[in-house]
Parts: sequence; C-alpha cells; structure tokens
Amino acid sequence: MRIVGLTGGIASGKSTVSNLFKSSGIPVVDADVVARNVLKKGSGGWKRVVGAFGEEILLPSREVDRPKLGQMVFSSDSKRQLLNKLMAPYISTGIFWEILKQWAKGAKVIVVDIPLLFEAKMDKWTKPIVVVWVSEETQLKRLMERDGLSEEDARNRIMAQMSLDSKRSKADVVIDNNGGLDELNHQFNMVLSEIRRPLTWTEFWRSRQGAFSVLGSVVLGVLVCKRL
Ligand SMILES: CC(C)(COP(=O)(O)OP(=O)(O)OC[C@H]1O[C@@H](n2cnc3c(N)ncnc32)[C@H](O)[C@@H]1O)[C@@H](O)C(=O)NCCC(=O)NCCS
Ligand SMILES: Nc1ncnc2c1ncn2[C@@H]1O[C@H](COP(=O)(O)OP(=O)(O)OP(=O)(O)O)[C@@H](O)[C@H]1O
Repeated sequence: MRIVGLTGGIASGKSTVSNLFKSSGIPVVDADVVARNVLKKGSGGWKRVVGAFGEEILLPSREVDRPKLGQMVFSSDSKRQLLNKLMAPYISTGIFWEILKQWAKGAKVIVVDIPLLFEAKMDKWTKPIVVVWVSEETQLKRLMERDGLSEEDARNRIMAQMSLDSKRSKADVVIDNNGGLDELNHQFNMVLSEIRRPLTWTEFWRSRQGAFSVLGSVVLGVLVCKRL
C-alpha cells in the first residue's frame, strides 16, 4: 500500500486538495477529523484534556468549547505543548486504525492529511509527501476570511506551526496554491498521475493483496513440501 502524506500550513488548502483526492476515488484519512473524535464528550482524550485544562473549557452540553480551547492554546506555547502531549497518543492510534481499515478494504493508495506531519514526526511513515504551499500573505488572508479571525489571532495560529517554507523544503511534491482553483486543479491532475503510478515491490508487499500473496505462497509451499 502506498501511504501518501498530505500536509501544509493552516488554511494553505489541504482540505481543498483532500476533496479533490476523494472526488478522484482515493480514500483520505483526515487527522483533523480523528482529533475531533478524540475530544468527543466522555472519550479517553476528553477526560485527559478536561483533567488538565479544567471544566472552564466545557460548554453547558459538556462538549469541549473548541474556539475557547483554541484561543488558549494558540496564544500560549506551553498550553499548546501540553495539549499536543495529551492528545498525541490518541491521534496517532486513531490514524493507525483508519489506515488499517483502508488496508482491510484492499486500498492500494491512500492519502493521510496531517497538518502536523513534520512537527509530529510522522513523515517517516508516508511516501511521497505532498506539501500544499502558499505565501504567508495568502495564508493570512485566507485564514482570516475563512475563520473570521483577527490578524493577531490568525498570526498566532500560523506561528504555532513549522514555517511553510521549511515544509516545502522537505516535500517530495509541492503544490503551489497561491493561484486560483483552476490552477490548483491543473497541478492536482499532475500530482494524481504521479500518485497513481504502479506500486513499487515494497508498496505491493504492504498491501492486502501482497500480504495474501505471501500467505498463499507459504501455504502452497507447505503443501508441496508435505507431498515430497
Ligand atoms: C485547539 C483545537 C481544539 C481548536 O479547534 P478548532 O475547531 O478551532 O480548529 P481545528 O481542529 O479545525 O484545526 C484547524 C487547524 O489548526 C491547526 N492546528 C490544530 N491543532 C494544532 C496544534 N496543536 N498546533 C499547531 N496547529 C494546530 C491545523 O492546521 C488544523 O488544520 C483543535 O485544533 C485541537 O484539538 N488541536 C489539537 C489536536 C491537533 O494537534 N490537531 C492537529 C491534527 S495533527
Ligand atoms: N486556490 C484557491 N483559491 C481561492 N481560495 C482557496 C484556494 N484554495 C483554498 N482556498 C480557500 O482557502 C481557505 C483554506 O483552505 P482549506 O480549508 O482547504 O485549508 P486547510 O489547509 O485544510 O486548512 P486547516 O489547516 O485549517 O484545516 C478555504 O476557505 C478555501 O476555500
């Protein structure tokens, strides 16, 4: 199985690119969705986070007040590091299960959309790594517009991540998303053909088909040996 890493910065366009992959029939594991499930009321992650940050981060429904928690962690490095530490094991386990589900379904190529792929050192599990890059100016503008944030809040969120230029330097494939959606589509089609190229042998052995081939060969080998 080929596990493509999709990353970038906040509001650089990862979800937009993820949706293009999904429309092309490629399954996507979304780390933000996994992280949201980790914070659902009553879950193990919720208990740890509420234990550390206190009940003031809860809404009357006892769900986490995400904008409030966001405000706290994106304006304090130590609080953000604490949240990352508490949630990381749940998020990585959640991502692992989602990948396993796709493996069991027989997917040959999957995309994992992880905003903090490099920061969380998960990059070694994915190949190739696609970085959706935009200039700081575009990033700030799109983030403020999409989330209705002040410039200060938007800058705090951008500063909480590794710079997009550093991420670009670690990428196997870069999508420059400064232009419009037509331009993005054009680049995406090139990335898609790269990602759909035949699996390498290593990728094949990692797929469900590869594992069954190994199992089949072993069973056949044993049966042949028994007859000798
Ligand atoms: C702080 C929280 C509650 C804010 O929730 P909110 O709904 O406002 O934002 P959302 O979850 O949609 O995240 C939006 C974007 O913020 C960025 N971001 C989220 N968490 C972090 C973080 N800890 N450090 C840096 N950037 C982050 C990502 O680019 C993400 O795509 C939430 O982001 C969270 O639980 N973060 C910790 C979990 C995490 O690390 N998520 C990233 C997945 S790898
Ligand atoms: N090429 C583009 N032209 C114009 N707007 C775009 C383009 N690509 C993305 N956008 C817009 O920019 C905003 C951010 O994009 P998107 O939500 O895909 O980013 P993201 O990287 O997934 O963000 P996050 O890290 O917060 O999940 C959205 O409002 C989206 O519609």
